[in-house]
Amino acid sequence: MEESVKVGLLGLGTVGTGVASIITRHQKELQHQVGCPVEIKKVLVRNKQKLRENSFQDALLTEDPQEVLNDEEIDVIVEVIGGVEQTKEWLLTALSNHKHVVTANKDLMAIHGAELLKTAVEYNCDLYYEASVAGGIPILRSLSDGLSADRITKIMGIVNGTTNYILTKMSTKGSSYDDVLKQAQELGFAESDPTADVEGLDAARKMAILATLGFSAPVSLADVSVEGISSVSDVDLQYAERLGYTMKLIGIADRTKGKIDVSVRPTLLPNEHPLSSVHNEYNAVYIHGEAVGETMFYGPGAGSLPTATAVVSDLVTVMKNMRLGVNGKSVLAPMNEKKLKSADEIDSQYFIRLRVLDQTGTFSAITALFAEFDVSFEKLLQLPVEGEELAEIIVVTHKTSKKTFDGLLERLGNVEVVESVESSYCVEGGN
Ligand SMILES: NC(=O)C1=CN([C@@H]2O[C@H](COP(=O)(O)OP(=O)(O)OC[C@H]3O[C@@H](n4cnc5c(N)ncnc54)[C@H](OP(=O)(O)O)[C@@H]3O)[C@@H](O)[C@H]2O)C=CC1
Ligand SMILES: N[C@@H](CC=O)C(=O)O
Ligand code: NA
Repeated sequence: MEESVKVGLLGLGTVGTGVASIITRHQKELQHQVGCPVEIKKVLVRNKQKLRENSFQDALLTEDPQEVLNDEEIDVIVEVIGGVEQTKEWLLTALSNHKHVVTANKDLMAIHGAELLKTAVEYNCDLYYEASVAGGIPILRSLSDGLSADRITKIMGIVNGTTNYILTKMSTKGSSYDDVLKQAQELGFAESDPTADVEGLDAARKMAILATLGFSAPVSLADVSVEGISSVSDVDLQYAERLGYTMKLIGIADRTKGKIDVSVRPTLLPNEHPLSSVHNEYNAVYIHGEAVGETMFYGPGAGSLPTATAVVSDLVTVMKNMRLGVNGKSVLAPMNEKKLKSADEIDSQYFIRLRVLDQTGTFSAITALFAEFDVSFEKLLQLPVEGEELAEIIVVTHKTSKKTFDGLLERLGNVEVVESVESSYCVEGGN
């Protein structure tokens, strides 16, 4: 039998445990595809003494990164530790030691992806990162292989499992935000610090990676406008439902006439939109290409085994490349210059909830301001606020530019009859 391919595993947490499990349990299938056994040679952890649910051969564990990175027998480093700067240094060391790298780390790839990919090419090494976006959905492969002949114009997705889980449970079960977040952490979807999940940063990192690949332009995290779900209230979810919408944290990367806009924000989608029926920790990515039209990819975006499937599939690709002698040949530098849209080039419909004085003239003051900004209503709802001389007005606008809407919102806050602008969201996926 051919000599085994040896893997150095960095991390044995939620994803690392899944990787070890798949390599062990699917050994026969892996061998069939790559023609030799796959063996985990060393595993870097923070604490060797930690009690592990799925006990792993203790002899393989180490707390010293150099023991893994400088082991001459190791062919491939699988990084499922997380973190950015320290991890980047470790992966640069691995590449300079001629080891291929597979990573699930979107934080790292969204910030230092270009440098790491360039280094990989320099050393004739592979660097794959399928698990970093939408966990088990083979979305990076779909962009770089399956849709490579097309020109992508729009990528729209639910790419964070934790927030989708939270919004689903809050909408369907009326659960509290804090309780559901705790559940998402226990189930292993949330990051160790879930701030990045709930504040939209995790999704923004994934959207930067998707936009870079989809538009072949160097889109960085700083180019993505981000808003999370921590201020989404039960009241907004109830109004959304009443008006026939579902609230989702949506990432949108859009390219029109060569100009790009990438954003992540809580968004209302019509209930019949395909992304509205993506529930719990599931992810989905909708892609529009000039030639192919609409495609949609659906699957588990987080969790141990789904994410590990993407990691081990990347490992299989590396091993196939090793057999063919083509490692380090698949990375393409972006071909397009990055040109970002300005606020008057970004269009959307909007939902606004206002608290207003419940008196004559309120409505005309508000409609006059909308008319001044040339923003028209698609839907309108007015309800009294119990026990107070106030009413709530909910408006869904027709499409307008971000610049116009921001201007309108600012002026609305200063109208005398408006007590407060309670919330506003983009509405996408309408006609
Ligand atoms: N969880 C998920 O569903 C998904 C996660 N990812 C990404 O995968 C990566 C791993 O995530 P996950 O498995 O959830 O993370 P965990 O926190 O569950 O596991 C991290 C592992 O790395 C080890 N580790 C962390 N820091 C160090 C260090 N400084 N030195 C040595 N070992 C260290 C830990 O050791 P010890 O066991 O001793 O504590 C642990 O085994 C992250 O980049 C994450 O964003 C991507 C997609 C989905
Ligand atoms: N915390 C992330 C894990 C996968 O990337 C999520 O919730 O999607
Ligand atoms: Na993926």
